[in-house]
Amino acid sequence: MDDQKIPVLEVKDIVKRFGGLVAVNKVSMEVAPGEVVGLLGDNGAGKSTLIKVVSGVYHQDEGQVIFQGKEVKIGNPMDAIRLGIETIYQDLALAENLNVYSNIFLGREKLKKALGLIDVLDHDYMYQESKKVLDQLGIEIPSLKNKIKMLSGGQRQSVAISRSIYWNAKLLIMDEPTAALGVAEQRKVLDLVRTLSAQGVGIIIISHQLYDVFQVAHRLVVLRRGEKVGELMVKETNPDEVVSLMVGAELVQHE
Ligand SMILES: Nc1ncnc2c1ncn2[C@@H]1O[C@H](COP(=O)(O)OP(=O)(O)OP(=O)(O)O)[C@@H](O)[C@H]1O
Repeated sequence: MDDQKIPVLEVKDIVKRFGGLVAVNKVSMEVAPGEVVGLLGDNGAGKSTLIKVVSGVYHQDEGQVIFQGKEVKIGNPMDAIRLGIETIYQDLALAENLNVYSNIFLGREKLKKALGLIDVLDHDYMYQESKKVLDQLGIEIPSLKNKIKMLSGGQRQSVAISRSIYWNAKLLIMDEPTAALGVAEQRKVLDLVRTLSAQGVGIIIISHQLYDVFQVAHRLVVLRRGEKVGELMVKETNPDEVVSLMVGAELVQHE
């Protein structure tokens, strides 16, 4: 079968309960390679819970997760990462005091033998590899030797995304990627989302900023009180319709 036709991710009838509360109730959705899906819903709708099931933070009570055509059991976040599911949370999980390339290799550092005996960090290799991935994604950062704390919010976001791509992410989940950024930086992050999509990465983007989601997403999945209440092609809808679905207002016009 043609790989491009197999969804990178499919979730089927996912249920997640916290005690008596049903946070996610029989939600199904899929993401194709290169597709950007906006996951929308008001506070408490179940967005974070659903992505935490996919990224291995929670285990679902019911339902299946299918990754690249095969059912998978994702027991913990490392399982998700091994499969190629990377989640970028708002805190980005970068080490402020380390430079850009050390962050790309954080926890997966490349070592080499010095004097044929001792393991030392292979700085040249990590620098060159990091440069390659940043170039591939069209990201401009003045020096990869700069510490993360010297970078802007958008640049940090780019480093976190580059790290995922370097380690072979097939599905990128972005939780509020533009929330803390200025306008110019938001635009760059959205450009980066488009670049990743063009390179075949499937993307789920959670954002309260509808305008941003409409800029980059192909399809929208709307949750309300744990249930999927809508699935819409961006080209065929508008923010008003989406907000109505999110808050549960009846649509005035039906055709
Ligand atoms: N660890 C938890 N324990 C108990 N209840 C939880 C837990 N996590 C989430 N919930 C509840 O599950 C429901 C869904 O929450 P969730 O965080 O998934 O919503 P959300 O759509 O991501 O909201 P927000 O946009 O505010 O982040 C809410 O009622 C929330 O209070």
